[in-house]
Amino acid sequence: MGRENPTEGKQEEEEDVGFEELGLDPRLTRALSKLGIAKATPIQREAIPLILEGKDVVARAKTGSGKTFAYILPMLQKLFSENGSTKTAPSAFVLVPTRELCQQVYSEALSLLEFCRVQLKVVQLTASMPITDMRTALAGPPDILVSTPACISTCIAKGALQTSSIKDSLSMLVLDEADLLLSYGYEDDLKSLATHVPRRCQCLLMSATSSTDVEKLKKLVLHNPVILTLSEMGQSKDDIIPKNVQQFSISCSNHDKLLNLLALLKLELVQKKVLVFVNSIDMGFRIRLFLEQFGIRSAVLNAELPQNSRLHILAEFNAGLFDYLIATDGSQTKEKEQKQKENQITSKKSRKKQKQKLDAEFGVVRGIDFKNVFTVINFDMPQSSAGYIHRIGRTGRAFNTGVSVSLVSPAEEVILEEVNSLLADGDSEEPSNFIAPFPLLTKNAVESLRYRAEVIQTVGS
Ligand SMILES: Nc1ncnc2c1ncn2[C@@H]1O[C@H](COP(=O)(O)OP(=O)(O)OP(=O)(O)O)[C@@H](O)[C@H]1O
Repeated sequence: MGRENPTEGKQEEEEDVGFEELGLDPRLTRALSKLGIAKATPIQREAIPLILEGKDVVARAKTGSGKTFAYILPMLQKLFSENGSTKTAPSAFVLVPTRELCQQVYSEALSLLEFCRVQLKVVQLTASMPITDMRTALAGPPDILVSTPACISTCIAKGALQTSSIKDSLSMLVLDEADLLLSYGYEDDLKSLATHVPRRCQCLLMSATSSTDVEKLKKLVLHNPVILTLSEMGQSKDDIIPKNVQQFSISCSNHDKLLNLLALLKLELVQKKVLVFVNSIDMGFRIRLFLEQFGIRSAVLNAELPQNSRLHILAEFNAGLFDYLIATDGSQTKEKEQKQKENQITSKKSRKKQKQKLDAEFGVVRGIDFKNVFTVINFDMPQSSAGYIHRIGRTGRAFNTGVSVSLVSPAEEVILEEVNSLLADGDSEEPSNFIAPFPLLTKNAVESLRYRAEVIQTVGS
């Protein structure tokens, strides 16, 4: 709540700023250079000094712009100098919408700490953990707790976290992917937590877009925040479009999509690693089986897989053990598929079983940092232009470049047009900001694979 102190409209200047210039502790700058990170991204340049000063900050910066380090680095620095001997709860909470993001933030914090050689304890908790494990993890207590809002509510309800301890100990609260937290159904959890957050606690809100949900959260937990909206983020559509992703499309029938995908991968017309997005879980499995017939090894990622499998697949993909990952973009289909499946199930018992199958804390598109993805393929077009932006944002992250290829059926041309008009409305006239026909895939190349692919499809179906 409280008066805003906006510094809106900052431009993304292409200047190189090293982390030491931002006032970061040499242990952290050393750790960053060991991780191969030398210069700060624009959001890091702006946010780190303000957070070190103790300001509440709302940081809106496009997907892949390095928001995680923008808050973790100053958070660690502050905790380096904290005397935690009397605290009875974690000093910092980082709240994210999904388990995958918990794991990601947790790993980034650990990777820095490993090189800093500082004894800070970071734990991650998700709602599926047994309460005894939660109690064990919170004993100590840790310095940083990375979790989802629902899990914090569970910890409080089951007595693993005392509200009086939160009031005494919490000095920093981060709401990451803030534009998603409410849509994941965490509003009540956050409202309830806000009543226990002490007035002196520094609150940070990180988000890729501005929305009414972000405004709600801002009012709920922040005090007189500095609002960083780099390059007029949130005011111009151009700001949310990843500029270093070259975007292409291929128009084809639904029937020919598998064939086109095969041609792209088999003829190596796109660079690895490749992330393929589909709208349904079944199609994800189908593509994997299809590619397998051609000796292309891939994995699927979707809300039906158990959490451990998902984390394992992500870890293996990030470690480079395979190059092709087929992800069902849960944000748009999760509810639809859940409803469809529920409709098919008549008995109460089986409905309960099915409900447990799709995981509410699952999210593939938003926030997940798939390492070294060069190409994003939309096998199915997403259902909105916002979904499109988030998908292609899985490549071209930080200072890297990437490519996206969308397979567009006649029925999906509407979405392609929507995305194109979004891109055309942006301020930038850079050619990379428009979707061009994919130049490398000739009709001959596709036809050369058709016979074999059709045999396999017939045999497979
Ligand atoms: N200064 C930097 N230089 C090079 N790479 C960086 C830098 N900062 C972060 N990265 C890397 O860039 C990638 C994207 O960062 P991060 O996940 O924090 O982006 P984000 O803004 O949170 O994106 P999203 O909104 O999609 O969650 C990560 O792999 C991270 O390690």
